[in-house]
Amino acid sequence: MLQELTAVIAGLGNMVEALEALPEQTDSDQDGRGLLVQWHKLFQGQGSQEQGGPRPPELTQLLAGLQQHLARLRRYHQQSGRLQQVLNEQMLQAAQCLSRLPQVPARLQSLLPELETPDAGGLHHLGPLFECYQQSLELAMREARQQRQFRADLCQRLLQLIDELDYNGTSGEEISSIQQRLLRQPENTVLADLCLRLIELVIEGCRSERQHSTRFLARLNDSLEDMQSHFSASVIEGRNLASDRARDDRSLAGELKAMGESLGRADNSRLREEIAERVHSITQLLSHHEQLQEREQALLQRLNEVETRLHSMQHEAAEYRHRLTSQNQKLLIDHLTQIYNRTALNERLESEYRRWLRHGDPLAIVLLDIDHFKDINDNFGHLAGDKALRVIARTIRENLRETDFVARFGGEEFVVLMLNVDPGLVSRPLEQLRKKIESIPFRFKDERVTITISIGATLLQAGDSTTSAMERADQALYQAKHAGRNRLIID
Ligand SMILES: Nc1nc2c(ncn2[C@@H]2O[C@H](COP(=O)(O)OP(=O)(O)OP(=O)(O)O)[C@@H](O)[C@H]2O)c(=O)[nH]1
Repeated sequence: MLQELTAVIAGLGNMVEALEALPEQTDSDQDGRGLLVQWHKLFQGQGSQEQGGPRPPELTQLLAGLQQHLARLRRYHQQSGRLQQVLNEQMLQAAQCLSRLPQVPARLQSLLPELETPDAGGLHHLGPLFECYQQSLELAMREARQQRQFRADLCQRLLQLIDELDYNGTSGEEISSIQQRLLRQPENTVLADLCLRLIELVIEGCRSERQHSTRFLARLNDSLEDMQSHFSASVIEGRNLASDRARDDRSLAGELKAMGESLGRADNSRLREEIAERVHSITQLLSHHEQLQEREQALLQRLNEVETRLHSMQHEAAEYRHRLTSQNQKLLIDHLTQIYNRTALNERLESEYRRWLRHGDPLAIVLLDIDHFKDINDNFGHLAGDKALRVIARTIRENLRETDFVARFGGEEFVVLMLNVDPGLVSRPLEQLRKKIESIPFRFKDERVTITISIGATLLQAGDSTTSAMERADQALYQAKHAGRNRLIID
């Protein structure tokens, strides 16, 4: 797909260059009275210094439109390139995981050709999914007492992955039903089967995304081909017109100059004859000029058609950009809560850490974990649990500074990066947030429910790495839980 987009951009680039090579419009042509103005100047003996033929305003507008369009397509091209790079790396991981499987089942085997052209969104989920699938097969070989915890961890991991999937329609419904079943921690064989079904759904999603992109590029190419042929004909016609008009202008100038000279000689009867001859030539030139104007009209009409095509291409390209942006977003946004996900957190933590090393502005890492969340799921169902997660994520987002970074770390745990905080005042907004969440009037199955969170926070200190700082925040959270929950501990 990237190659096709490269060809589209090259085609547009050629058109823009051809347009730029066309002669500039002279001031006197702007109101369509160029010839009359030239006559006037010549008659007064000034002569015309202006060079080149006309470039109608429509053509100038078209050039600007094409240039804008080209710049935009180049930007999409770059975005696609970046996206593809990420996907390719993830595909490599997926392939490695796959090679570790004891044997590749037939159902999976039939899907493998899909992985050979990793250019659609969604494939990045396959690596972790394959890993889970491999682990679900391993489960069968473990001892019964190990199995329970291992299965719970695996279900949790799969649930996190599902949060990152953003599918609509029937696939979306099937994914939520798989989510419900995972929350109940199914038997080993069912777990492997659910995992395999998720892999199929992701690959099906990629297939439809790929088809959509191919259709878009085919339409874009058709439009471009159409425009190219219209445009070439217009450019040739424009050049012919320009040279015809230049020739007419030269003849008119000659006629008018000769009239001026005759007037200077001022022999009356001879003069009348000469003027009659010149007027005849000028009349002929004028009628030729009218024909040129008609051709010019036709050219303008063709250019208008090209412009209309350009607009429709612009529209299609905007739709494509929208898809690309939302694919990029999907990689970083948690589907359930619509705040940043763990991938986004890892990226941001790295960049904020580097900034902290360079400038030393105080940076706090905060872990927030909902207390006894399992009870909410068990007593009121997982949909109630999901709703609580959404409300709490929104509350965290809305009650901290706009510049603070809020992400769902997984399950019922959130991470906040507080940038440029006053070290003495870290606890104030976090205490306020804790109380705010405690006061949310949740109501499930007609029962008023209070939900609380425990918070562990730390400020980056000299000698810290991201891992050591995260571990300290985790320790603080652990202490908050052990000290009775619903509290903040800053280490
Ligand atoms: N509804 C819902 N539940 C989830 C989701 N992700 C994880 N969970 C549940 O969150 C619960 C987390 O439970 P625990 O890790 O035992 O923690 P807890 O019950 O909050 O207890 P403490 O943290 O010790 O206060 C598990 O029951 C998970 O199934 C999700 O996306 N939606």
